[in-house]
Amino acid sequence: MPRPILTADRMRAAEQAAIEGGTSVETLMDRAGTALAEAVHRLAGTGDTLILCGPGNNGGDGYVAGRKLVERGHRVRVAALAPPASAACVAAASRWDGETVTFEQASPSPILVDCLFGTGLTHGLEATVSERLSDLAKSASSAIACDLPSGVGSDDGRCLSPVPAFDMTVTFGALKPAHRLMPALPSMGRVVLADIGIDASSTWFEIGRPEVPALAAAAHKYSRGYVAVLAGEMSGAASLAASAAARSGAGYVRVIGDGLFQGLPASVVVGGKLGLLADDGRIGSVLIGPGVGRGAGAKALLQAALDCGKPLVLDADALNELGANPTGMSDAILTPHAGEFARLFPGLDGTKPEMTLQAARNSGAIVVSKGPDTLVASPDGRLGFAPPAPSWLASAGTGDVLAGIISALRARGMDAFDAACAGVWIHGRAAELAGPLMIADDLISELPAVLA
Ligand SMILES: NC(=O)C1=CN([C@@H]2O[C@H](COP(=O)(O)OP(=O)(O)OC[C@H]3O[C@@H](n4cnc5c(N)ncnc54)[C@H](O)[C@@H]3O)[C@@H](O)[C@H]2O)[C@@H](O)CC1
Ligand SMILES: [K+]
Repeated sequence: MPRPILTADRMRAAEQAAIEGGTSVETLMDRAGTALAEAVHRLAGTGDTLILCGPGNNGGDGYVAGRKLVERGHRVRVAALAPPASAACVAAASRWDGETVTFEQASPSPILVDCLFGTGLTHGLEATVSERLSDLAKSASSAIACDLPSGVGSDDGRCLSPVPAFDMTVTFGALKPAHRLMPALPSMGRVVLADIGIDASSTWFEIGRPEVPALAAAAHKYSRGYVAVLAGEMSGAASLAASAAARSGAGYVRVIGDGLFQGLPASVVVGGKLGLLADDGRIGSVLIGPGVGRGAGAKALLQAALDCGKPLVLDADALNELGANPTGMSDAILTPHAGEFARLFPGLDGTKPEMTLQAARNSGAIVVSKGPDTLVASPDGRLGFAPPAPSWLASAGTGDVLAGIISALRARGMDAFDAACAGVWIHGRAAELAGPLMIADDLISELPAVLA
């Protein structure tokens, strides 16, 4: 099951529904604090532990975790930033009878647990507080954040004040958008999701390992997926995309264009007239963008693709050629990076999740908003958040490879949204396997291992 993702408002509503269903907020907090303590103990073992507690329910989780960690043999000190204020935090703090110091008195400890603020954060921490938090996190061997690193905006991933890097973030019920959004993402460490008995079902989720449909016994090359790649000025980009499609399980890949397609596997067919697109009913998807350029030729290719009635994947220059605010693009997948997104969908505002969903609704397409925090949005409201991908994926040609992978999965009959999510996951995993010095070509070599 993919891990659900909820905004702070939706999380509060889910919490409220649980409370109305008979589970008290104290019980939820007890479960959250217990899960936090367990995760801390598992990560860091037994050791001196400093828990920073804020005045709200994030702090309340900290007081519960303190009690549970003492039971597990930790020496625990709580540093309270302010007196407990929310009713549940007051109740949790009243059951904490261990060592308590003021925030100013907090001194470094091998294990640091940040329970200052979570989803209730409304503004950045005071400078003295964020500086102290950073110092304590840096000097700890294991730094763990409760729900969110304090200072991170839950819904947009903004750092409202400087946020140090944590080794682990333990969250409850559902992930929050910030766990998978820049610029907060690198501060999270491993994100552990604890079940606290809340129904957190959501159409927003973290993209997990995909289930790529198995090949039917009677499969033939066309039923395995026939991808047509339209190529233009820069044949290298089209070669990368076509090779990636071939290595992603497509049964037949054809490149239509006049370039010299070096490095293509011999199994990829080169040539054919544009008219094929509309006439050949076996074509399962058409990819246009990698290397098509910006000339009159590109315009004609794009028009042929838009007119052919086949599932489309539009990337790179095809997106620039498409122009701003496209509509009626159902059955298409658009894969813009941030610059292309801004040109395609000018004037949108809100968080990256909101803008990506709006772009999908307006265009009718599946929109893959690429970056270190890639999102996949469907016009029906589904939103997939990519798991963290290695930073070395940011290099020339990796987008062409992604477009090729998605085209192959689409041609194999996957639903457009599922194909896009699966492509994003496979691409990230291939980068992990390929390692820090990889070039885009290496991703293709890793695809069989990822898809095996
Ligand atoms: N939603 C749920 O289902 C559950 C939430 N729990 C915990 O509750 C947390 C949310 O608790 P709260 O809503 O009490 O909010 P927080 O504990 O995040 O913040 C408490 C209050 O601090 C104030 N505040 C915000 N930013 C501040 C700043 N920069 N400086 C000073 N004060 C600031 C606000 O008035 C805010 O309500 C979650 O992050 C999670 O850790 C858990 O107890 C279990 C269940
Ligand atoms: K926190």
